[in-house]
Amino acid sequence: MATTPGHLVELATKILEQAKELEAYHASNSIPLPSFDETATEAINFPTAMEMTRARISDACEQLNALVQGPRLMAQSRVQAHVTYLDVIHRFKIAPKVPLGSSISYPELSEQTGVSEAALRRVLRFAISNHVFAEKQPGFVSHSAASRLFLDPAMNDWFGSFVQEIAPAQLAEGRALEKYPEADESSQTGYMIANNATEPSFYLHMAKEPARVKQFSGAMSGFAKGRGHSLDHLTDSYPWAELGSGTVVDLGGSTGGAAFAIAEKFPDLHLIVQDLPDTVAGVKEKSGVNVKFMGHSFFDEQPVHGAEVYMSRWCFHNWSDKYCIRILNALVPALRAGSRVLIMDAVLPAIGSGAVLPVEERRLRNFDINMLTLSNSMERELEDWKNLFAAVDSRFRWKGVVQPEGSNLALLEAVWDP
Ligand SMILES: C[S@@+](CC[C@H](N)C(=O)[O-])C[C@H]1O[C@@H](n2cnc3c(N)ncnc32)[C@H](O)[C@@H]1O
Repeated sequence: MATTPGHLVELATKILEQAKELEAYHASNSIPLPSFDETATEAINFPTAMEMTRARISDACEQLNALVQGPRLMAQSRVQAHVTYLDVIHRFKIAPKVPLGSSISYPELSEQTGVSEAALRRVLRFAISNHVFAEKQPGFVSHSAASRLFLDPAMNDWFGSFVQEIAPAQLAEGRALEKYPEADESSQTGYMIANNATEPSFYLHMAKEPARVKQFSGAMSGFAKGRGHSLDHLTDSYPWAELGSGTVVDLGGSTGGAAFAIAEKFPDLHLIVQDLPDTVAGVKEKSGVNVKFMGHSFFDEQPVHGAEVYMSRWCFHNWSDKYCIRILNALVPALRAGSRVLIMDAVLPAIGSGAVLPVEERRLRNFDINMLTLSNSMERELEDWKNLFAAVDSRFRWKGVVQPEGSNLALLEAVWDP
């Protein structure tokens, strides 16, 4: 980023221009302007161009703020005690205790939570300084737009998972790297150290406490519901029609969400969903839809030979390279000339490429850190994806990558070319 004279004014001007554009869009579509107020509705599903405008404003504001703050204040403000108030609000179920459209006093909240009034006031006033809750009348807590998010079950699960699973894992990651510098086994992570766990993976450890699994699954499914994870990106951004009545095997296809979406739009295709036996055991096949289920671990040799496409959506990022190479190796005996391997997963921007705004890059790299701390798995840059195929077999010919507009996941493809 150039920091020539006038740079601050340049950023501020960008913010002004884009903010005018955003306000005009709100006005012409009768959408209320953003606000911290509890009655504020979150404007979602903007057209892509307007989403870009919002992202550019956010990005320029962050840059301007960080420059004006200077390194010391900027670094300190990013490690403030957010986890404390998020945990207290979640743990003591404070959001449902605060009436919508009204307020509650600190003594009443103290009585309902059993936490001292003084401690509650300190924690909530810090939250309020971050726009989580409001105190319009001194001594009385009311909702803000952000505190209301705790009333949405999926968001509440997300906050719960963050404070219970992610934050402790992040804090223990340095110790994990001291002990296990290779960082490629799911049993050797920050999560495992933070939880004193000995199971093969964080998920198997968490599985001992169903409430934690439920919370984590709730957080994940809320996350996957957004437009960025829509299955339309998969069905509409790949030439499925060209495959005619070919066979498509979906590795780690779970309960068939992706396969059903493809089969409904391309009914001639034959889809086979493979996942761990327990996952597919209870799944019902639908009549009139060409989707079959098969219990199969993707680490074992692929039993379906000669399919047109072997796809895998949102699975490879759960594994370190060592394991992804094993998954691809297990496919090799089943491939025929022209078989395609299609992976749908995130692609991190190469450093310095400017492919996405810095604020978006930070969001993506934050996911990557979560993958590291939970399971020593990873999000990958394009070169990392290419290197994976190259490491398995030179007969994989890299075909390319498509990043559908508005999608968090890209389509990456290699062809078997013996
Ligand atoms: C993040 S989910 C992705 C599910 C689905 N492909 C989607 O797009 O929503 C990862 C999937 O990998 C499956 N999985 C984990 N280990 C596996 C293995 N060894 N063999 C096959 N599937 C596995 C899980 O059961 C889960 O369904």
